[in-house]
Amino acid sequence: MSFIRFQNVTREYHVGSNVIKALNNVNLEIRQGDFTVILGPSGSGKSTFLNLLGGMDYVTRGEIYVGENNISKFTNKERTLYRRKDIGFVFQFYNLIPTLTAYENVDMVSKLSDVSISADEALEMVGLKDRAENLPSRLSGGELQRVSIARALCKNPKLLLCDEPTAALDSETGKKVLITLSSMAKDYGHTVVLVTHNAAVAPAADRLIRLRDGEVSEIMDQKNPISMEEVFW
Ligand SMILES: Nc1ncnc2c1ncn2[C@@H]1O[C@H](COP(=O)(O)OP(=O)(O)OP(=O)(O)O)[C@@H](O)[C@H]1O
Repeated sequence: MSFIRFQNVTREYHVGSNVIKALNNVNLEIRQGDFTVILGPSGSGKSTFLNLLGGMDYVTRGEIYVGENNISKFTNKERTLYRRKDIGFVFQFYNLIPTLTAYENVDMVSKLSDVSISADEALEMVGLKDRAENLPSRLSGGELQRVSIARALCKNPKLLLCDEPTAALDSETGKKVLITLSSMAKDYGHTVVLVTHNAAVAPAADRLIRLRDGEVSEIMDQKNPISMEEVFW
């Protein structure tokens, strides 16, 4: 069953007298519990797509449904609540607080949420329980990104949105982060949307959506995606 539905979604930006169509009449669906990969070259509209889905931006035209809600009709207040409660974000940069340990970085967010899972549990899910007492300066790039995934997970979000989470990592470390993210869908039932320009992860997606020049150029379902461990790049 589809959990997310984009219906004729267009996002235009006005720059001087120019109109840039970052997304142009996009129609697509994403199922609950799937690991979905959004692939496309630079400027194809990937971040715009994720920002609209995450309630950080709003459509020029069209509708976006998430579960029962038409989020494109949300007021600012509803959009803020949606971002705070329903969405876990993972970005290229980790944005951890340098003076707090891994545990404290996660726990801080966990305490803000009423349906949270504990910081211990979230760190366990990403395989970092034994590194919990370290400050960010004592952690590797891949470990830092996994702390940021734990921080996103601890509010038990309906959706985990990841924007180029491995862009700052070497391939081996990046792969460990991707294994963690795909396990969040496969082992824990989270709906995970990963935006990337790295085509190597495509065979591991349940659904692959390609964007080009702001339009959907391909949607492909893979009944038997390979495991992320098998991905090679
Ligand atoms: N706030 C904005 N104002 C004006 N133009 C924008 C804005 N945000 C995005 N764009 C333009 O919209 C198009 C799509 O941008 P977007 O960032 O969504 O692409 P992308 O696929 O994420 O690219 P990248 O991989 O380089 O991050 C680009 O032409 C971009 O310049």
